[in-house]
Amino acid sequence: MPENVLEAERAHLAVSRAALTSMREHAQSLSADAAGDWVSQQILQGLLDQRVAALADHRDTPLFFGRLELSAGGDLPGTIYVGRRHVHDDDRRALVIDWRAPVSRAFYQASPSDPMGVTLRRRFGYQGGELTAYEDEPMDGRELAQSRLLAEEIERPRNGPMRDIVATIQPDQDEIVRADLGVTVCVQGAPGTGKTAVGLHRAAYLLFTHRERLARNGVMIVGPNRAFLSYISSVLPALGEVKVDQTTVAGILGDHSFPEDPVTAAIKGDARMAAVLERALWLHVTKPEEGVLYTKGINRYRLADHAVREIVASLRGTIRYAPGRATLAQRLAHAVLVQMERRGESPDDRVQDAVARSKPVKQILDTVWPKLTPEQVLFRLLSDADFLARAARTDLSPEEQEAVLWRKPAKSHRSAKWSAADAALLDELADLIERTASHGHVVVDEAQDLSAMQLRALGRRCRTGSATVLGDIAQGTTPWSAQSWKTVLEHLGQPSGEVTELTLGFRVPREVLDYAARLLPSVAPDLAAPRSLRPGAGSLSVRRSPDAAAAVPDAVRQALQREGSIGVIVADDSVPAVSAALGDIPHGVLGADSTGEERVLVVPAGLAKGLEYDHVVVVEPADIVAAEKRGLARLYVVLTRAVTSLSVLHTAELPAELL
Ligand SMILES: Nc1ncnc2c1ncn2[C@@H]1O[C@H](COP(=O)(O)OP(=O)(O)OP(=O)(O)O)[C@@H](O)[C@H]1O
Repeated sequence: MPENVLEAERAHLAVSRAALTSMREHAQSLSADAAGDWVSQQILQGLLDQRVAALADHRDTPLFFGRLELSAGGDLPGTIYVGRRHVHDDDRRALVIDWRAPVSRAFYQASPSDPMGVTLRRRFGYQGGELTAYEDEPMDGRELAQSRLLAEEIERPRNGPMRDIVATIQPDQDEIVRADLGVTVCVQGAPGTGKTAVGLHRAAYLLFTHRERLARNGVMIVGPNRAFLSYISSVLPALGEVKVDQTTVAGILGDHSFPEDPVTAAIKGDARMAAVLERALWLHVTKPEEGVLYTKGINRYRLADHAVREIVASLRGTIRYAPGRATLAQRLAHAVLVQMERRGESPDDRVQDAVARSKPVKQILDTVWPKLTPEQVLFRLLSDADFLARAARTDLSPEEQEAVLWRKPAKSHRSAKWSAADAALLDELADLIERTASHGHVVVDEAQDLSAMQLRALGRRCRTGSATVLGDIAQGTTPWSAQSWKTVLEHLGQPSGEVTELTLGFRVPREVLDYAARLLPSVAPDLAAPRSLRPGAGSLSVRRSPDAAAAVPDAVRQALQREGSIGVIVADDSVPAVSAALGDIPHGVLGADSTGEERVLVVPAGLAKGLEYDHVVVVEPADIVAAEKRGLARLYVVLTRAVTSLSVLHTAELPAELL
């Protein structure tokens, strides 16, 4: 009887909850005092605190969401429960197994054609923290029916920030989530296919599976803007992972945003700039014209100019700039020491250090291998036409050089105003000067929007690790948007990364997706039309009126009668007018830094990427298209944010591609 089954499962939930509480109490009772010294005590206490926090029981999230009956014969118990984390009783018997453990894989992957030792899969439905339903999938060769619980989950209204999908990860998503740490995966996926969700779950999976290795150098998530970061910010903590750096490209490279012409920005974003910057830096190392004269008491030691030249030549191009400079000092000092020894002295390391720091050596260094900052080099490159020409050689055409040169350079590198594209150039120079530290894994979302130079900057941050690259060629809106994932992976320094595709949409209703897909032949002709899991009949309305902005309040009031969040997406310039038109309807305006917690939000088209709302009202598509060069792609992004309904309001003619 289903009621009896539910009773039994609720009993297991109660036992598991009690066990979790007791695990937490045990963790709380542990003391850091046992650690020898104060520093170790602090570290141990930090670890214990983390453990206690991780063992918190969030009453409104399901402790387990699946159960597997396994065929007899293996080492495993006959029944396992799959949940967010391991829970065991006082005898260390597993009551719930973490979804990331190898045995849990069958929960996501088992199918009638490959049961993976599973005889029955049970999914649980929850309301709040209450277990209210279950669904059985026997693996006896019969085909499985569509899961009702999955359907309910993806139909649930989307109030507030993004949720985890741990209970309903689909087999093709699970393949990506569980790819080996050593493998870089690149996912092309239409809007709403779960790329962001998959990237976040992959981070959680890797942290669980390679806890110690990643504890040292960490995992970093890179998203398109801060509004997006705040939208996704609660997913990883809900999965028990609190120590993940979630940031934007600007967060990594510095918040430089001095406006500049898109053509100039595109040249600066091009991979050819890497060679230009490398030359620009090394042009500062010049041929020594003089030797070194080192005096100690009455003794004079001389290094001939050709000897200095040889040392410089042997270092140039074999080592990064800053360590090269330090090594040059040491080599010069060593050569002086050899002379001392020849004269029968016996100088030690301290003498070598003293010579390396001495005035004559420093003088040589300052002329032939000067101390430099990235800002100094880039300032010179962008303000000195001759220097740029020498560094650019044939990599940049004369017109391109003209375009990147500042019209009115600032007085010095200190007062220079840097653009977002400059930030990536500064970072490239910084790495040529001194090696950038690498993370163990980097997840890059909306990667189609990054320039080659930005990708190189992120590539440096996973140089000794791997990456998960997520994006959609059709949603590329920057002047340098990627045309091929192979190229993206090359710029990232992960050329052997595997490109895979997610094709089934979980967000956008079919009717809306088909409408948006009319733009695809123009924005990404090579991509197949996306498919949606959700029929959503009646989800689309397109209305023309003499004043589109004036029609917004009615559309919003209508949406307010239904459940869920409402996003009014408009061309960036129209935000104030549309917000004013909403009058006394309570609403917020999404800004680059705002979290946007109100139920009704006016969303600038430029910030809509990656976000979703139950009801979306799009105002004047023609304005959104006209606002930027890749305006059609922006419109494609905007039209694919809706979970339940999309209403398009317009006064001007709709873009021809939509008709
Ligand atoms: N397996 C799943 N089970 C339940 N919901 C899912 C699943 N996969 C994705 N979703 C939901 O579908 C929606 C879209 O997911 P997500 O934002 O990750 O897609 P995306 O591919 O990054 O979209 P976009 O390209 O538009 O940014 C989210 O609400 C997500 O929770």
